Amino acid sequence: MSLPSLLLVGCGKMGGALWQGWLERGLAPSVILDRRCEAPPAPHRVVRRPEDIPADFKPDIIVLAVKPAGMEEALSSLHPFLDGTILISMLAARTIDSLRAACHEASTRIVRAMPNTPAAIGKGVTGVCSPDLDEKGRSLCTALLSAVGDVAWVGNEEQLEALTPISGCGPAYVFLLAELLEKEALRVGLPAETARLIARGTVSGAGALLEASPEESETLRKNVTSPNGVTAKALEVLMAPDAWPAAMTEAVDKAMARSREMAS
Ligand SMILES: NC(=O)c1ccc[n+]([C@@H]2O[C@H](COP(=O)([O-])OP(=O)(O)OC[C@H]3O[C@@H](n4cnc5c(N)ncnc54)[C@H](OP(=O)(O)O)[C@@H]3O)[C@@H](O)[C@H]2O)c1
Ligand code: PRO
Repeated sequence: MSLPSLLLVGCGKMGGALWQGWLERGLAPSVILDRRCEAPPAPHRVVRRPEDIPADFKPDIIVLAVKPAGMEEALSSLHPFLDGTILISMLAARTIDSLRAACHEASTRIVRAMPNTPAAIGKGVTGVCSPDLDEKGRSLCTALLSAVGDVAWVGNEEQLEALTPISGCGPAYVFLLAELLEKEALRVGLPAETARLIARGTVSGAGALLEASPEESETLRKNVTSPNGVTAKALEVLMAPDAWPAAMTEAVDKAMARSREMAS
């Protein structure tokens, strides 16, 4: 079964990652509205200005993936397409009420989602909520979002905001870990090529094991940690209460505070 037809508005880092994932999984003829992104393969097309969207194009779903500050401008230009459609907003810190206001009088069903960039390879996680959808609309959104990874429907926007610093931002924390491991590998004297190989391979291998194994992440960590061995010494540093546990709590709190600040 092909995925629904889309109007993807904004094809940057997040929109582009989603598009790549959807493209590989069979999308009904769709249109991207973006000033710069590459032209997609036929039958899909890109338009540079909203007035170039074919007037008879009736997407099943509009996906909004512009920066939060661009919400009003983007939605005001889409007015002819908003009535009766489903709008999935990927924007951080833009509430369903603010999205509805920016759609003016249109009878748009609004869905708020928080994806992440591993969607590009079908390994994303998307948190999603909407007060507007019936079963059919919810199934359509689930089909689209689950094509690029796991989907977590949550009951309200507070929960969506709570998951943003975990799964929305989370890939950045993991990539930072890979960066730091590579720097350490260089610092302890390994050649650059080896440093890159082992840092990336370790992070991606651990992720793949986590995905494949039924074990808890804590058990997988303990499996690496021989009593009184080498890993235990490293973890004594990282797991000290004022080290990673405190840093992660502060990071999540700061991200949530920034999200609230951007929303106000
Ligand atoms: N990046 C992530 O990991 C991530 C994760 C979850 C959610 N998000 C959310 O996704 C949204 C996009 O983030 P991003 O990182 O992908 O930003 P980005 O790379 O800047 O992408 C935004 C894209 O939208 C285009 N654009 C801006 N205004 C437009 C308009 N009126 N019509 C059509 N296209 C327009 C931009 O083009 P120009 O550059 O030419 O302006 C750019 O290509 C944000 O709201 C963010 O909160 C991002
Ligand atoms: N990237 C977006 C930001 O940094 C939203 C979550 C991930 O604002």
